[in-house]
Amino acid sequence: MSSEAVTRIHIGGTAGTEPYDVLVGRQLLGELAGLIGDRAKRVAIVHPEALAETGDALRADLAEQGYEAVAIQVPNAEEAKTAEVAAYCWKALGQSGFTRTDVIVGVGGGATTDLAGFVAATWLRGVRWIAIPTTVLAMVDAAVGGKTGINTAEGKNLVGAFHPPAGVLCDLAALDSLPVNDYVSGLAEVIKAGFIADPVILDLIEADPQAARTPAGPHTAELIERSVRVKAEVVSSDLKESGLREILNYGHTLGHAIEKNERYKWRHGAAVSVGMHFAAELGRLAGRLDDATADRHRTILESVGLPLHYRYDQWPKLLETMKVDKKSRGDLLRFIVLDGLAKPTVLEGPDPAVLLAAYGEVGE
Ligand SMILES: NC(=O)c1ccc[n+]([C@@H]2O[C@H](COP(=O)([O-])OP(=O)(O)OC[C@H]3O[C@@H](n4cnc5c(N)ncnc54)[C@H](O)[C@@H]3O)[C@@H](O)[C@H]2O)c1
Ligand SMILES: O=C(O)C(=O)C[C@@H](O)[C@H](O)[C@H](O)COP(=O)(O)O
Ligand SMILES: [Zn+2]
Repeated sequence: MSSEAVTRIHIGGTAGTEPYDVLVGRQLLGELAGLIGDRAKRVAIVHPEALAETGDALRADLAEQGYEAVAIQVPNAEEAKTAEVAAYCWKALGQSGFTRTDVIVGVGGGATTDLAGFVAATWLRGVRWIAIPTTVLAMVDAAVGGKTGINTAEGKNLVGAFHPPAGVLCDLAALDSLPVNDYVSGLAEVIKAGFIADPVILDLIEADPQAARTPAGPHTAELIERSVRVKAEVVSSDLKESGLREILNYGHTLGHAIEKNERYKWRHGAAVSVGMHFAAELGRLAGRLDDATADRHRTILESVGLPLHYRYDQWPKLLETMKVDKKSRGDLLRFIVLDGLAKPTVLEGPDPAVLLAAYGEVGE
């Protein structure tokens, strides 16, 4: 797979939604006007503070092409995923006379694309939107699949909608300006895709974990493409998470509880890394997962610099939060665990003693 070629990954339309493509490559902005289409008069570019220049350059470019283009700057990271910031975006759309044929473009990391997609889902009960993800995590996961949303004080992504984009442009050049911690955070979702479906991803990272930490690594494009393909296959058959899609939540039950406990100051990928370590120990202690695959979680996550541990004394609070995870049904706690490499399954109502023992491996 060449890092210079443009790869097109198709996402099938399900549940009455339109199909779309995820493009991975470089210099993809020429594709944007075609995705916006000629029915749109106005385009709103939602971007984080960190990408102020990119947002303004896009606005100027689209204005030159004849659109009424407005840039909406939102805070960096999770601070953008709030009801207040969504209301700020609605106000900007209202003031620019945004109609049902107009288009929102979300440019940024997963927090920005989650917000932009949510604003698109809710404005006039749904307008088209396009994702231009600029982090590893947003390229491989957040911008693909149509889950959009915001956080509340009570939990992660508690308010949202399934609203797929009209297209996703993953321009690898964007990754050059990403701080290393944010780059590595995205590797958690890449590694997740490896454990649940595509172990070649794990082999590529293990071959040179240091190289995997930078966009200049030899396998960057392949790691991103393979991870997108895993997500594409799942969301093409189960957009609304009625079954199969739950496997994409591997490591997220504890991960989301940690994010809430840290008031959303931790990066999502870091929390998911600890969550995958926990899920591996849970799988092992529940008699599902072999020791070698469970141990492999520790070694690969640690090798790229992702965290494995969290505060032991926080367990009671984390457990309370996990009880209202979106996968829970009534009082039944449900976790994604592995029956083996690339064999994800659901573990329902685990024995509380097993849960505590698994956390015993994670807590410090
Ligand atoms: N919708 C989904 O299916 C889905 C899937 C996975 C994760 N998510 C969500 O994605 C979010 C995490 O996304 P993330 O890891 O991309 O973090 P992020 O969006 O918080 O971005 C991390 C930081 O990098 C900055 N940034 C983004 N692109 C940059 C670039 N190219 N150069 C320099 N700085 C840049 C951002 O402004 C931010 O400060 C979480 O809210 C998570 O819940 C959603
Ligand atoms: O796309 C999905 O489905 C996922 O679960 C992917 C996750 O990586 C992502 O963090 C997602 O936002 C979690 O969804 P949630 O429904 O648990 O909030
Ligand atoms: Zn995630």
